[in-house]
Amino acid sequence: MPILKNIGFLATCKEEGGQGAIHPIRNAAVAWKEETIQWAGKETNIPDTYAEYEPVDAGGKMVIPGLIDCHTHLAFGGWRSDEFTMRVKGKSYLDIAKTGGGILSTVRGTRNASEEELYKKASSFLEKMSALGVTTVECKSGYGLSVKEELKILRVYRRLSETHPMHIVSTFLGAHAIPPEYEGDREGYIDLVIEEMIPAVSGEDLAEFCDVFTEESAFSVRESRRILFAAQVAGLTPKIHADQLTSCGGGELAAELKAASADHLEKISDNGIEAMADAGVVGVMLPLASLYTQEKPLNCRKLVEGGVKVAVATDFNPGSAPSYNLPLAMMLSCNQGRLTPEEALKGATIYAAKALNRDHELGSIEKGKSADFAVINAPNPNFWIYHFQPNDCIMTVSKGEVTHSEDRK
Ligand SMILES: N=CN[C@@H](CCC(=O)O)C(=O)O
Ligand SMILES: [Zn+2]
Repeated sequence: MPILKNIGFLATCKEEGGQGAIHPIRNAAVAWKEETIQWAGKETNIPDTYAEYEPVDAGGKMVIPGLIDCHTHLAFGGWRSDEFTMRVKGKSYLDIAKTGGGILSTVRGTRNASEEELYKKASSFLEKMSALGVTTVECKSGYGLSVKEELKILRVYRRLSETHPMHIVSTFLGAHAIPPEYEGDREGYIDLVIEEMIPAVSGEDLAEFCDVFTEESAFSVRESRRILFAAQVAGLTPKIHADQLTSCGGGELAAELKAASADHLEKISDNGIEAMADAGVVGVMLPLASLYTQEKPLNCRKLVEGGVKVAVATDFNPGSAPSYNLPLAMMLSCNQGRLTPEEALKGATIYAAKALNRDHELGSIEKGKSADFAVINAPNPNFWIYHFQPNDCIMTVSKGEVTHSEDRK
């Protein structure tokens, strides 16, 4: 059984105390047995029980809970680098979608890929995410848009969760776009989602959450409510891509349905913020998406001051956010979203766990929680995020196993 010693700064990230309270312990140690944390505290106070534990030296560095990326579209076929150039030259995300690009382009690429190809590609992303200190990844479907293809993507996630020492949380996103074969028959597609996809997904227990892209150009509030209500009845918890491009009431709907999270929120209304705060819905900032689509970023301060807990995620996908770098998203959530580094850290740990209804087992360094942490080559969160470097993660421990380790003198 290992004990990590010589930790200069342990950011425990316990939930209480608000967005910026990371509850640090200086000169700390953490002991774990198999997948579970046994003890965390000051090194001078290590109980005798852990005297026989095998010491691992943290080199005086910072230790944080394993990072949680609570919003990704991890499995997809192809890429969309052509759209990147088009957007740089002034075409909007919606203009590109209207001419057959955007989500539907990735639907073609994903339908053309085998389950094995999707598995291998997604698996290589997970390895690189793990090297950045990430130990939990939420993964959405939504590039299949037929019963067979949506199940194919969700089965990739199931296999990843069985083969990788990371926590994989699956979300069904059949209502991401209307597929070409249902053009002109949106009611028909929504019926397919409700009557065939949701029962199939819940029947095979392939997802915990159901997400909808609630947007003028995607699914209306009325349509989203219908879909999410059916999902709730089938045992899936709602999540919403809300108020990204237009203020259309996605935040309010998330509150009404007691969704686990409402994500994006660049155009959230004041009423939406109030409703989310009252209902305890976590707001998820996705700064890479606003950066790549050249949209005004979400001002997280308004949410924090309005009583909403804010999580930070990458939104990793081949179109609007083609990077899985969660520390980069955290840095942007500070520079563009006005979170402090400590607030961003809480947003990528315990509040991200909350957005996945996993805060009882993930997201903080406390006795009884999953042994997930990252050793970071920085003295504290402020210096880490301020002096942003390609990768400051020296070691990642996920479910008690070392999944990444790098010798740095
Ligand atoms: N907004 C909708 N869905 C994704 C984008 C997916 C894509 O562009 O392929 C998002 O979260 O940004
Ligand atoms: Zn997304």
